[in-house]
Order: sequence, then structure tokens, then C-alpha cells
Amino acid sequence: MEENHLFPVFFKLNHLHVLVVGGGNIGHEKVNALLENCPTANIIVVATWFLPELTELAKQAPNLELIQKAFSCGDLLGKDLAIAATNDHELNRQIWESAKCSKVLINVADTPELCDFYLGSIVQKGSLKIAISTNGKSPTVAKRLKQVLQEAIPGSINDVLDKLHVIRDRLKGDFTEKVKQLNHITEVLVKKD
Ligand SMILES: C[C@@]1(CC(=O)O)C2=NC(=C\c3[nH]c(c(CCC(=O)O)c3CC(=O)O)Cc3[nH]c(c(CC(=O)O)c3CCC(=O)O)/C=C3\N/C(=C\2)[C@@H](CCC(=O)O)[C@]3(C)CC(=O)O)/[C@H]1CCC(=O)O
Ligand SMILES: NC(=O)c1ccc[n+]([C@@H]2O[C@H](COP(=O)([O-])OP(=O)(O)OC[C@H]3O[C@@H](n4cnc5c(N)ncnc54)[C@H](O)[C@@H]3O)[C@@H](O)[C@H]2O)c1
Repeated sequence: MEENHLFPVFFKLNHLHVLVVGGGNIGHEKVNALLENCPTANIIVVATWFLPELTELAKQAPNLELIQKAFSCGDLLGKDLAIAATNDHELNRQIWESAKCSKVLINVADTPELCDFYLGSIVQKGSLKIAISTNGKSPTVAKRLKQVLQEAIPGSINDVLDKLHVIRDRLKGDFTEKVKQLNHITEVLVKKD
């Protein structure tokens, strides 16, 4: 069976600066995904035109800026992550090349082979977040699995996390002892009977 070699991490987008090139359907979809996860994400979108939905989003999101212009290499200055989401395949490749020169991690929406990272399908229940990837094979299956998990995981998981957080802060003793106690308290979560 082919393995998925992607390494998942959870970025703090309010600590980073993201450039999105393209403000059409996919640019809008990607910005929406970023903001749903982090409403205060620092995002600049550069595009020759914008979907009205994006213009609306920019009125609400405090750190989302839209700049109407054609892409130039300088747009990557000071950015940590970039998403190339224009409808011009050759331009997306040029944006990738510029990002590589600037050591900016990039997602090229129409070319998975060029992506340094993929966006995942995200399940959210309060503090809990699960990211799903199909190795780029079927984003639609990722979306469906998200729906299944969103239904299956009870909302009460957030109370469990809040309580465990309090207990974790209160536990005394050395690290090994803490781990032992936390494993004991949470045993019930994996017990089958
Ligand atoms: C998970 C999600 C996250 C997000 O975007 O936020 C995401 N795509 C979503 C939806 C979606 N994307 C597409 C459809 C149409 C049906 C279909 O093609 O299946 C639908 C379904 C829909 O919209 O209903 C089309 C599509 N997608 C890519 C290509 C290019 C190609 O494959 O060549 C094309 C063809 C374009 C064309 O044909 O022109 C590429 C990628 N899409 C990824 C992520 C990365 C792989 C993730 C993984 O490992 O599974 C990767 C590799 C790169 C990236 O974009 O990061 C989000 C689910 C949102 C949710 O959870 O609700
Ligand atoms: N990864 C995914 O999830 C996914 C899903 C579907 C489609 N796609 C791919 O995404 C791409 C974009 O599709 P779309 O529907 O958003 O296109 P679109 O036509 O809706 O939008 C194109 C955007 O690119 C901008 N643009 C074009 N030339 C530019 C330039 N020189 N400088 C700056 N901005 C420029 C336009 O201003 C516009 O905002 C397509 O290639 C499609 O194959 C990816």
C-alpha cells in the first residue's frame, strides 16, 4: 500500500505572514479556509480582480488585505507562506520559482507536485482540531471524511479537554509521575467494554 509521507503541523497564522495570489474562486476558498482556522491570520491577497465575496471578507477580517495589481516577486518579501491560486498555469509556476528563490513555503493550487504543503480538510470541535489528507488523491473524500468525523465526535469532547487542562496544571510530582497519572485518568477514553 502506498504511504502518505506528508508531515502534518499546526501553524499559528497570527504569528506568520501569508501571501495569496489570485482572488477568484480558489483564492477565495483558500483565504476562507485560512480564516476559518485563524480569524486573525495575517494575509495579503494580490490579484488583478477579486470576487465580491473576498471584498466582503476583507471588511470583517482585521488582518486581511487585498491589493489589486499583477503579481511581482516583491510581493513575497517578508512572507512565510504563499499560495499561488491564479487561473494562469505558467504564472503559478513563476510564482513557485520566485518563492523557492525567497525560501518561502508555497502551495500551488493547480500543481500538487510543486506544493511544499497541502491544505487539509479540517474537523473542529472547540479546542480539538483534526486535519485530513488523502495524499492529494481525492480532496472530495477528505471533505466527506471530515463530515463523518464532525458528526461522530461529541461536542462534549471540549469539556473533557477543558477539565484535563485544569488537572494537568494542578498535577504535582515529576514529569514521569504526571504522565502516569494523566494516562490513568484518560484510560476510560480508549476502554472497550
Ligand atoms: C481538503 C481541501 C482543503 C482546502 O482547500 O481548504 C483541498 N481541496 C479541497 C476541495 C476540493 N478541491 C478540488 C475539488 C473538486 C473535486 C476533486 O477534484 O476532487 C474539491 C472538492 C470540493 O470543493 O467540493 C479540486 C482540486 N484540488 C486540487 C486540485 C489540483 C490537482 O489535484 O491537480 C484540484 C483539481 C482542480 C482542477 O481540476 O482544475 C489539489 C489539492 N486540494 C487539496 C486540498 C490538496 C490535497 C489534500 C489532500 O491531501 O487530500 C491539494 C493537493 C493542494 C491544495 O489545494 O492544498 C478542500 C476540502 C474542503 C473541505 O474540507 O470542505
Ligand atoms: N487546489 C484546489 O483545491 C483547486 C480546486 C479547484 C481548482 N483549482 C485550480 O485553481 C486555479 C484557479 O482557479 P479559479 O477558479 O480560482 O480561477 P478564477 O478565474 O476564478 O480566478 C483567477 C484569479 O487569478 C488572478 N490573476 C490572474 N492573473 C494574475 C496576475 N498576473 N497577477 C495577479 N493575479 C492574477 C485573477 O485576478 C483572479 O483573481 C485553476 O488553475 C484551477 O485548476 C485548484
